[in-house]
Amino acid sequence: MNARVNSPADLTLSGIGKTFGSGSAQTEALAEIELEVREGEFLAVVGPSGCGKSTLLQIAAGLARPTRGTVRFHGEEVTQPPPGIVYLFQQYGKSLFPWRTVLDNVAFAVEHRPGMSRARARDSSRTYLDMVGLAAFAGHFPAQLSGGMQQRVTIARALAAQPRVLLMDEPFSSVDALTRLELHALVQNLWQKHGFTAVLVTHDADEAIFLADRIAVLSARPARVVRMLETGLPRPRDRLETPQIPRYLDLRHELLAMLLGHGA
Ligand SMILES: Nc1ncnc2c1ncn2[C@@H]1O[C@H](COP(=O)(O)OP(=O)(O)OP(=O)(O)O)[C@@H](O)[C@H]1O
Repeated sequence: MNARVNSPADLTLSGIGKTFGSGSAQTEALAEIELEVREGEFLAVVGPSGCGKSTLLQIAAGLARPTRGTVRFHGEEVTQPPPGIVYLFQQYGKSLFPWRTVLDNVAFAVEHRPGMSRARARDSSRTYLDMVGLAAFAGHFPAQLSGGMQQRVTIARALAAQPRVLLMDEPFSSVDALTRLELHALVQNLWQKHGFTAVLVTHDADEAIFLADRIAVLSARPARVVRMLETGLPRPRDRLETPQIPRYLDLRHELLAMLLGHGA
């Protein structure tokens, strides 16, 4: 059992409902979400396509307002993006500034802070670029990097903001399979080193099991949390060894059965 699984709540979502539009164009995305994200844990949120995962994450980040219910971050109601919560978007290409160098993209996370000069912002950004293995590419522009490298820049920028909670919306879905495995290892290492709380939205059962302490399984739209699985796998997890552990295989079977509609 991971100690983090028993930590106090960092983010609490109570009775969250979300309906888009009105009349015949109405879409009920979220039904009645109850979810506690505990301090320092790695929580994955999985569910069928279009069930409302991104909507849920945006509401948790204060980027969207729920129709019903409340989000609390350390007890304070979230009505707009609070400091301390950082959101990592799926489309890394769109979230980097093409006219800024890699270093200045990372520096953007900190340069607006009171008393922070451009030079100091750049200095601290170098440390984060180093952590994601891109120190040698500081002077490059995003278009000169591969997709996986660009996503590493967004991860460095997220870390530079020193998040207490990092919310990730399918951040690995647009990169090739091998790069995805490398990014899983990178995110696991950074999370273990920095101790932030991580929430990962994904439709990939293996990604969820490999990375998470707990997995919230959502129903089809309108989404509810139908199951909470504790992975209980030893860390650090290894890309070759961990998927062979019987517990991993049981979890994979259970999760896929639910996602394919045989158990949810
Ligand atoms: N701004 C919006 N206006 C109207 N409907 C929306 C809006 N955003 C999302 N929806 C609808 O809400 C539902 C949930 O969308 P959401 O993107 O949250 O699902 P998802 O589980 O993240 O999808 P995917 O697995 O495809 O990434 C969908 O039916 C979508 O069409």
